[in-house]
Amino acid sequence: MQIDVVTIFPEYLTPLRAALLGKAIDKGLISVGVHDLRDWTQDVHKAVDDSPYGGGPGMVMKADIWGPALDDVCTDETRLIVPTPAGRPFTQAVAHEYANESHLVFACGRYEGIDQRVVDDAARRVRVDEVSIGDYVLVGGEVAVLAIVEAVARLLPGVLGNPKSHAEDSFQDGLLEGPSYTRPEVWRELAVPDVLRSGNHKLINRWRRDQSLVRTFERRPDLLESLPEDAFDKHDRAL
Ligand SMILES: COc1ccc2nc(C(=O)O)sc2c1
Repeated sequence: MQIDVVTIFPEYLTPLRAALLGKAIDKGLISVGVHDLRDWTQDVHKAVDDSPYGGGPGMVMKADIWGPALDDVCTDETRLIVPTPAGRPFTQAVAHEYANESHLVFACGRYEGIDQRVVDDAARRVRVDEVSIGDYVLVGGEVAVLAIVEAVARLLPGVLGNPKSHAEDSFQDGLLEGPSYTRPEVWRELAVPDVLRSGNHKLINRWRRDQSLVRTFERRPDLLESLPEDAFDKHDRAL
């Protein structure tokens, strides 16, 4: 998978080359290009923004800078992703969609965002997604890109050491993951639940499912409501 990021803060994307993602890049599973938007400016001040039509606070990023940048970076295969507070929610399901793509390009907005005509024009040639990573507002798209790239890259074959890790992911079965424990058996008078030391894997799996259902009910009841009826067995319903 080829990932390209266009930003006015290239240094913000340095973490993409660390740890898990760094290994994936070293293995050739992912190649990452980070591009400084100012490389497409023509003026001595390298201006990338201007005042908003209609007035209002802040500045808007210029279409006549973003357009040529995306013309150069995007290909016919590109899925262009524009993080924005006004975007559709980025979810685990969307991460799986993106993991099947060959070329992701991220356009990182700053200030009050990017002139809408950039997205409208790009959509004439490539698939464009405006997405948000949560119901809060960041200062720019770079942090969202780091989150999205990590969520996507870990799904790629060969990136995670143990491919079975995905099966226990939160959201993988539509539920939140339950609690995890490791040695020591007792820590500050807090003991590991006995069932996890029983060796009875049928009981352990049942306990873990129960913990996941209870945690989801308590913290994210909306996730339960969105699951189909057949997602729950009779034991689940008895909880
Ligand atoms: C101006 O660019 C921005 C600003 C805030 C912001 N917040 C996001 C979010 O997903 O919460 S993406 C994003 C992009």
